Amino acid sequence: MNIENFQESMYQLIVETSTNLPKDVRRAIKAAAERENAGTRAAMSLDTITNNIKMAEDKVSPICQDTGLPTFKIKTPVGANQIEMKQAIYHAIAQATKDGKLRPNSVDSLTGENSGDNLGGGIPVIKFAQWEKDYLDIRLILKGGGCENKNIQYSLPAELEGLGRAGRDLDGIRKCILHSVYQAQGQGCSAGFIGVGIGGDRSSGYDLAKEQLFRTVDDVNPHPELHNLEEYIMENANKLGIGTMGFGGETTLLGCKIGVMNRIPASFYVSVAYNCWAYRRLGVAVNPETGEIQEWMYQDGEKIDFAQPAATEIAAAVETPAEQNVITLTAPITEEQIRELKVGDVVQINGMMYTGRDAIHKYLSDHDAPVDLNGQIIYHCGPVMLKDKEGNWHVKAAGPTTSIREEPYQGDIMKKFGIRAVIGKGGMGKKTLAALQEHGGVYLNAIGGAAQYYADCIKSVEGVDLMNFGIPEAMWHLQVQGFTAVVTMDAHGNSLHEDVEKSSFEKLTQFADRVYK
Ligand SMILES: O=C(O)C[C@H](O)C(=O)O
Ligand code: SF4
Repeated sequence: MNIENFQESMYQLIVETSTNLPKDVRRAIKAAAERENAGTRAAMSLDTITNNIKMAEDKVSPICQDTGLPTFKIKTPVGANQIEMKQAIYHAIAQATKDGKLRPNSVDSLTGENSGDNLGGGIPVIKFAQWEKDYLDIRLILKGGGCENKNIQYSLPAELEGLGRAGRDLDGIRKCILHSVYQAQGQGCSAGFIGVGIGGDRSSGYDLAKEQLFRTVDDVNPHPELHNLEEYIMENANKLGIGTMGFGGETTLLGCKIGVMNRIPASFYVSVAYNCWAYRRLGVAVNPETGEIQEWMYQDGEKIDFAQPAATEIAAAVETPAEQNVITLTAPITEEQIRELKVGDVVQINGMMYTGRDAIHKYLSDHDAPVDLNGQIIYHCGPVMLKDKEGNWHVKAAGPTTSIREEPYQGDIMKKFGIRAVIGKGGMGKKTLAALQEHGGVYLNAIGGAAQYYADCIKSVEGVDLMNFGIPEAMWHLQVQGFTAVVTMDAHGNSLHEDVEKSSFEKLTQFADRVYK
């Protein structure tokens, strides 16, 4: 094999997967956008998402800042040298990271140290299998952490909240899958795609679930019963009303693929792999002699460009100032200003904000802040950053991360430092809501995955602290312009997330009755 060519082919696969959503995924997102009524929060969010997809493609920059855990699945003709292929993939991953196409995402689980090049400690995951064909089939998925955290595995029989007993039969499986969509709420950047694995053990069940994510969104399950179940789930999960980002709406699920394998008598697992709308998976057929790409996969059918009128029409409807109450915020923000905001308000931020995610929240709970945070805004974000030759930092991708992980710290930190607003996605819990009310704070929801859209709002990087935590976890000082987000938790005890969770739970209970005999 010509290994230089192979490395270049892998580089292309990585960059394309990170920056250009496949055609089948685009079609599913377009269909979702068409189902929402213009002017709703769901339509506005989908508009941001489709704009972001277009921007990422045009700039050849990451669709979402979270590279996830890059996973390659490779089928090789008998005799192919797996060792040299692995090395070439490692080089291609390191190069793509250096070029700002991937975020350095490989973190030592014990020390917390970021390797900086996406390598080390078992990362990336590369799985080989042999087959009888004469070419290499190489697929890559970049599945982010927020949606990965919403994967769930059921062991049947089980008692499911809202649905009652799920037994060891097709109807029990049906209940598990509906429940999996409900429990994800908006935290995995809905609308999402699910892969379901029935049977196996705890690890092979999840493998089977993830394998389903390599199917094409519009394929037809050859197994008639599973085909029927997939259709049932698509129709009914979308009645839960969780909607884009958990803001409520018509589309909660964009795809459902179910696979089955045998189990052993004592075990009955249903494993669900949840993937966000930023469903970055591609594949290539590679010539085993030349190392060159012969064909790209998932590229059949119509390509939705998202520069088309559908998206811009919605934008026009949403951006009509008369219809929307848009409030401009610039830090330092006063308590009075914050107490005027209420759930549903759209805010536009100009001026400074500071990133802070997992490591920073833990750090701030028992240290002083490196900067004065009084009246300031914290952005739950781990960006992709590149340093130029002059030593200046540039933001390459910067969408929000899942906020609920900061729940144990958030309220206390806001009070301790006088922080007035936090931006993230997926919402936060009761402890934070109480703190917002007591202290005078708001939670602002940004659109998860819209990393190019928000990177564009960041006009300069003014500084950085705590770089020892690594690029995604450091505290970046960002100057922004027109950074738009929605108030989803206010200082009056209101939470849109709580409301959507309650209403979707009521809807879930309507599916408790047996459907499959
Ligand atoms: O790590 C991130 O930047 C985001 C993560 O994928 C998340 O959804 O929380
Ligand atoms: S931020 Fe959202 S879109 Fe990005 S990887 Fe996480 S779950 Fe997916």
